[in-house]
Amino acid sequence: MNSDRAKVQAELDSVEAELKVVELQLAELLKKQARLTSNRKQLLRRLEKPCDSTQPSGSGPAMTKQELLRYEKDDFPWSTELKQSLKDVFQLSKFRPLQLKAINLSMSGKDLFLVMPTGRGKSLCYQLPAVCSEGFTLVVTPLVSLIEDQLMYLKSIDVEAVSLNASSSKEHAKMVLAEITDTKVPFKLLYVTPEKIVKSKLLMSRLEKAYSAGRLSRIAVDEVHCCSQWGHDFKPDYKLLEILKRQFPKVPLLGLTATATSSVLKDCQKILCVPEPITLTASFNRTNLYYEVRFKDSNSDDSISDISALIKERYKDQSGIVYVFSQKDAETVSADLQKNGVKVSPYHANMNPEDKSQVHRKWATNKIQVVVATVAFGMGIDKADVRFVIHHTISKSIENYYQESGRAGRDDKPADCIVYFGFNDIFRISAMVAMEKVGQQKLLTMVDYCQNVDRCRRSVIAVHFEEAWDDGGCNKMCDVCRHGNDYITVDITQHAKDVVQIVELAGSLDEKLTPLKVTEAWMGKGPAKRRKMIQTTTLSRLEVEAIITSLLLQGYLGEDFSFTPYTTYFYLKLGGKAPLLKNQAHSITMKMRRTGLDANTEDQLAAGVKEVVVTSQSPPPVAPDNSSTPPPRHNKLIKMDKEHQNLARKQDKDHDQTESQIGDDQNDPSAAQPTAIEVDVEINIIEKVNDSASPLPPLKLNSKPNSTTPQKKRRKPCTAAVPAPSEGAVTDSDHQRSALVNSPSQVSIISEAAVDELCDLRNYYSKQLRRINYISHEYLQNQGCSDPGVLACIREPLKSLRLPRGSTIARTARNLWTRVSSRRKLIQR
Ligand SMILES: Nc1ncnc2c1ncn2[C@H]1C[C@H](O)[C@@H](COP(=O)(O)OP(=O)(O)OP(=O)(O)O)O1
Repeated sequence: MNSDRAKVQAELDSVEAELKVVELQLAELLKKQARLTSNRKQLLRRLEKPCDSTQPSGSGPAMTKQELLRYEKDDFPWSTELKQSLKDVFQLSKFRPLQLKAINLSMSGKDLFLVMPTGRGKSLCYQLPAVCSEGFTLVVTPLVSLIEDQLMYLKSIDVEAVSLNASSSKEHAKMVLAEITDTKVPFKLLYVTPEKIVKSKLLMSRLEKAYSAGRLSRIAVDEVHCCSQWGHDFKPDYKLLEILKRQFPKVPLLGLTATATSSVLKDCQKILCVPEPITLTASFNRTNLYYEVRFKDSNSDDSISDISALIKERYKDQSGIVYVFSQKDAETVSADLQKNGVKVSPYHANMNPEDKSQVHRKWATNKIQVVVATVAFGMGIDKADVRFVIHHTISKSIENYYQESGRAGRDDKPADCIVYFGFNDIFRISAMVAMEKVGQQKLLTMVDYCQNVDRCRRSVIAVHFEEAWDDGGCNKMCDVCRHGNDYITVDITQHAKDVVQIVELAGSLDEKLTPLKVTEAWMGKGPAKRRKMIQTTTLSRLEVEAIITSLLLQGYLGEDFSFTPYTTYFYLKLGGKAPLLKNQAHSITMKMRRTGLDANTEDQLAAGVKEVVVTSQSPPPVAPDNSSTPPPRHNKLIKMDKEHQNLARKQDKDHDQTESQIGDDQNDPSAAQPTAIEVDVEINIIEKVNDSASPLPPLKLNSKPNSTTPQKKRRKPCTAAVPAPSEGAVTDSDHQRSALVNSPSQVSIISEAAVDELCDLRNYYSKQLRRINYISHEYLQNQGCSDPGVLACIREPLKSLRLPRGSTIARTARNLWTRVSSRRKLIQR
């Protein structure tokens, strides 16, 4: 009855596991469907209207495209004054794309979201209307430093502007507050931080008075993406800015950002209570910027010498920024570059304000060539002739990268944006953004940008910002486009299985593995015990890291964190898609650079030869001063082919062993799967409740289902001292009995009756262990990756391993069992 139930339960578990896999496959298909639908939408949009990279995409239910076109004209009542002020006040000859349209819309009293790349002139879109309108414009800006920059600029062109922020003196604040309602005071712009709006009731009451008097002509919310937690720079005070539209419903609001996807904008719209804003999105394509990714080798990181060489040769006497991950990195990278003869200074949030502004000033006036900075060197940096932005460490999101790298080439002349992509950096950043709502998701988009070898880098950025993209728009201004179709698609299914097995095994042993540990384990550098249980690889470190990264990106691995008061640790765990690997038909591919493959090998690949080919992703040979000759690949391929033949052979052997070991289960297809899982089972025999004897330590059984030859085959033949075996066929228990009595101590210690009892017990244990192995193996094959559950699945069968209560034989047996085990070990040596 019990065994029937167990069978049904096992079958049910297997069906449930299979269902889980099907669900995952369905989820994958749905994702693909969503992707294709969105592609189709974009393509249809492009068919409707050929894409001009400088054209905006206007939206908003209140206005059609045709109506929007009207706002590109200059026949509005304010047009003449606009033109005049553009020239006389701002000393500019013409508008940049989208500026006139945005300004006309704002002057018409429309609520507007303006998404325009950094450095393209968003500020003008509220400054010029401010100059040409009655009253004043309220500008909400996140940083005091940004406000100061703007005030300085406006002062230099004689535009009256004031500010209120936490660092304003009492007298200054009093004066500004009084001026807000004073019709005679001619200031045109009032800059405030969001916290001032949220916290100062006095300011709100003055603004209300100005609103009633019709003096509050416009509200501009700069860096509007800070409202949304989905944006890359969420600021809690921004979330409370809903008060603006609530209190001043008739004042047109202009939200400005360089980086916001439509979902972020929707969120901002809700938060700011702007019912139907018009959204103008300029193309993200900065045609003058060249995008490139270089790979950092974990073994020998020579990024510093590489960067030094670039700065001294390619960018000699040119201004640039090197972005780093941390304040410490800013100091060390800066010191290292200085040692290499580069004129640099560090910049980070922990420096005192005078030092920071001194560095900024010296850099702005070309007294320092390069600033090695954290992201603290960011908003408001408006130097036109920045010729390069190098990221020593990847950014935490594409939005961040776009904005940081966008500080290059504001003068529209060619400039380079280079990012160094290192495996370990992924996890440093991942740990840093562990608490952010969508931190991991955003980081992975950046990793995908870097790991990508087949898509134009611009297209990755454009697609990320939901811009319809035409590949012609790059004009070979990224390393991928310069390489052409120099990549191959490789099958990494078996590698994925190997890596997943390592992570799975660790889970079953209640261990957590860092990416470094997984890398080393797979490369055969872990403890010998683990090496025996896993399939190691002979791939190079770069290749191993590329595959692990790809598995993380594709969802076969996932991230797991552990927090201490001082730091956050990153571990790899099984990803949502790991169970798909149990499906024989499931395969995973990865795209890799082909540079360096010889013609023979390429032909083999083209002919569909099944070996797994992984090429190291060497830095692209774009920069003549930095191109490295990729290693010859042919030998490596042969080596890898052998590796996989060996693997196949080993699997066949394992398969045979498994079959011979599982005995009764050999007809079960899942039982015949190759496996290398070692299960350590600890069994506590339940003591009689009133047993006066002191409890004995738990008995430890070690079951190695597949890594060992079946025990009956290993034992030595019986010697003369063995009592005659019973007649008939030799059974399992016969073998055990003969082994037991073969023990040197049997005559003196074990009575015949005890031997019988012990043999029965041993049979019982054997059967149970087989069951454990079988069931745990089944679980390992079918268990959802979110729950490694090996221990849980072992616990179940163990429940039935209890020896009868009150039986004195339990203690005796345990004693004897321990002795027998140690004797057996002696014999086997
Ligand atoms: N029509 C124009 N013609 C020439 N230069 C212009 C024009 N409009 C603006 N600029 C200049 C002024 C600035 O030096 C530079 C960047 O303008 P700015 O308004 O600071 O950019 P932005 O606000 O889009 O960048 P960020 O996102 O970095 O704040 O461009």
